[in-house]
Amino acid sequence: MAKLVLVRHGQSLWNKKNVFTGWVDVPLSTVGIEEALKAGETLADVEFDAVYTSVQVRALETAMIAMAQNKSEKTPVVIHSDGKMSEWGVIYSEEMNKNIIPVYRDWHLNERYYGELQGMNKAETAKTYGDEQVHIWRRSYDVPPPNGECLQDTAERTIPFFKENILKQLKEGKNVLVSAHGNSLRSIVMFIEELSKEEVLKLEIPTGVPLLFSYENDKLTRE
Ligand SMILES: O=C(O)[C@@H](CO)OP(=O)(O)O
Repeated sequence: MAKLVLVRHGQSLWNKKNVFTGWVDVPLSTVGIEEALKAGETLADVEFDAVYTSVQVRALETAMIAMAQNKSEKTPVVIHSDGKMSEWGVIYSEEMNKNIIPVYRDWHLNERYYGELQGMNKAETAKTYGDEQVHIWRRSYDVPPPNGECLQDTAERTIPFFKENILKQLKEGKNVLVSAHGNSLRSIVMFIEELSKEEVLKLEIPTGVPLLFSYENDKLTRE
């Protein structure tokens, strides 16, 4: 039985300031680093075969901090796809491969692009546009924020990527860690758990808390 762990990055400096972040590349706050350390402790006994992250530093930091505590003591090595997934593969000698865990970094797992809301304070935006409108922009499936992606747009890049890469590894019996973002992970959980547009409105993924799934008979089940 293969394992899939999804973890949202620890608190970032802009999560702390309550600012829409999206594709702005903001690092972890001190609290975020502590959350990543804790996630790593929780996952210390899981023998991962591969790690996937977005290209954003908060997700990469979280993955690296967590993996540094893994009892396998393998070295996580970042592998950049340059947009060409076919170029990914075994690039080290067999001997080295035993001691490393590949960390695949790809933009398809990036946070939802928040368009014109990026850099704006969430509470102030709610004062200007109303709580309801801001909740729709933040959590609905198919209403995009101004010039940004709605969750459906995000899902159109995350789900094919998930199927072609992560699910493929799970089918081969590999254990996979995915370190990504609130909304990119919401779209993946929506797919795994077959949530409706209404159900996804209520789906919140907290920072730094690993979600564990087992993969058996072509099915992912949350533990
Ligand atoms: O600002 C963002 O990019 C996201 C994640 O932090 O915010 P929200 O939870 O409002 O979708």
